[in-house]
Amino acid sequence: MNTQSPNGEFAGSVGLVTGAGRGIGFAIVDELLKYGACVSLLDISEETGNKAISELEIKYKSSSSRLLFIKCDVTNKIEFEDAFKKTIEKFGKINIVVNNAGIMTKYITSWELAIDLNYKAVVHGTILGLKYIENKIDRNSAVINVASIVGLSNSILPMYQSTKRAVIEFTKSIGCLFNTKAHENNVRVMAICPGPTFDGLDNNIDEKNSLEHEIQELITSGEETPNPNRVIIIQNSDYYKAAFLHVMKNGQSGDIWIAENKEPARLTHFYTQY
Ligand SMILES: NC(=O)C1=CN([C@@H]2O[C@H](COP(=O)(O)OP(=O)(O)OC[C@H]3O[C@@H](n4cnc5c(N)ncnc54)[C@H](O)[C@@H]3O)[C@@H](O)[C@H]2O)C=CC1
Ligand SMILES: CCCCC/C=C\C=C\C(=O)C/C=C\C/C=C\CCCC(=O)O
Repeated sequence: MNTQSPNGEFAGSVGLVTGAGRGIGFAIVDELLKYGACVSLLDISEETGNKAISELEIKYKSSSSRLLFIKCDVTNKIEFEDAFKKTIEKFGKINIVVNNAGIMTKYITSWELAIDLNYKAVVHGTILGLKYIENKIDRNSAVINVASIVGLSNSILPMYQSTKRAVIEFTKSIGCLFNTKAHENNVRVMAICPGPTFDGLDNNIDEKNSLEHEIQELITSGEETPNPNRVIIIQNSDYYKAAFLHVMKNGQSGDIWIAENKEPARLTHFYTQY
């Protein structure tokens, strides 16, 4: 049975990934499996989750013993904590939590869902991570919160931007040295801010160009003095995978990383400006 990858950097690790049925969440699960971890995929959609599981079972041949799908709405606090318990029941522990599930909303559409899913569920997932991850120094243990470059910029998406900015501020603060010392917490809490990341667009150049154009407009509309050199390129989730791996290996608690424009992950630096 193929339960270990050849080099297995994550062999012995157990990951729990939210919104894992497709997109960035699915890519993270793929990466964790590739390097030997056991993984729980949480998704609100049973159909999406089952499709993901089938695809991964084919790719990793008989790796079903390393995979668990849990239908879970992460905005439901009881369901979310149950998913942690089910994961520990199956795999014995959890040491990597990826709070990825989120929705992109324009203007103020679905504003309450944006707060509940993009922010409150990430806070809850972090609290559960700190509760259930064994509190010892282990470079493979971490809570990773998926934010967005929009959370760092002056875009014009009131709900999406503010919830992502909130995730960034929460992660910086809960992961900072003061809090990790005060609360004797050895688990790293970090965030990664992806730029636009979509699979399957390389063969659909018109759609890709039109999305890039729309995004470029968003960027310039949000800036008082737009930076003429700011260009956003749509990347595929392989670039996010590389960033995830880099952050897992090199990241420090409280770090906020950027993964955009097909570039290697880079650390964000914050300066006090008032
Ligand atoms: N795709 C992109 O360009 C970027 C995405 N992000 C962030 O990355 C994360 C993932 O984005 P995508 O891969 O694009 O998302 P997606 O929309 O492709 O997939 C999201 C998954 O989450 C699931 N989901 C939705 N609500 C849920 C809930 N209440 N509980 C559990 N699962 C739920 C969906 O069923 C779906 O399978 C989000 O937080 C998004 O804001 C950030 C920057 C760029
Ligand atoms: C305009 C519609 C974009 C649809 C994209 C769907 C989901 C995207 C989620 C993101 O988090 C997208 C990330 C970045 C692109 C959007 C704006 C970039 C603004 C960045 C800047 O001001 O520098």
